Amino acid sequence: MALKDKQTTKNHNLAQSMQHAVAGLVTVVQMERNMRWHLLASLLVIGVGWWLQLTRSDWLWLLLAIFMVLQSELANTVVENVVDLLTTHHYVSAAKYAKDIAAAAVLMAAGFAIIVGLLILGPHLLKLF
Ligand SMILES: Nc1ncnc2c1ncn2[C@@H]1O[C@H](COP(=O)(O)OP(=O)(O)OP(=O)(O)O)[C@@H](O)[C@H]1O
Repeated sequence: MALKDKQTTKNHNLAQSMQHAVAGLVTVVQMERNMRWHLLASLLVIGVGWWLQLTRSDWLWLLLAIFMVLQSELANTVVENVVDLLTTHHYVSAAKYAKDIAAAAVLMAAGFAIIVGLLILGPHLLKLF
């Protein structure tokens, strides 16, 4: 992806740092299909939680689970990009380990999110049927 911003020096102020952080978020959403799925699932869960009028502690668990998934996907994308930069897409065993382990971190976070979602939303939803 061609970027207009070719800065390689340190950021000069907080506003510039924030601008690059937001650009990173936009980039990961544009580049990573899995991130778009995570965001869609997160919005769905937040919508259901709002509809069910969850308690504050329920929200804390749900938001923790959501942010863990999003954070691990961000870290996974960092690993993928650094590995691609270093290997220039040639097969390297350490590259495979790094990418697979980073993907495992996302899997762990997603598993945690599913458990939290079932524990918190499950009883509410069961009552409706
Ligand atoms: N340079 C490499 N050397 C060895 N194996 C690699 C290399 N690049 C990728 N792989 C293997 O291919 C898999 C897919 O790599 P790829 O970079 O396409 O990830 P991805 O499809 O973007 O991952 P995700 O599904 O998390 O978005 C990795 O999990 C790894 O097992």
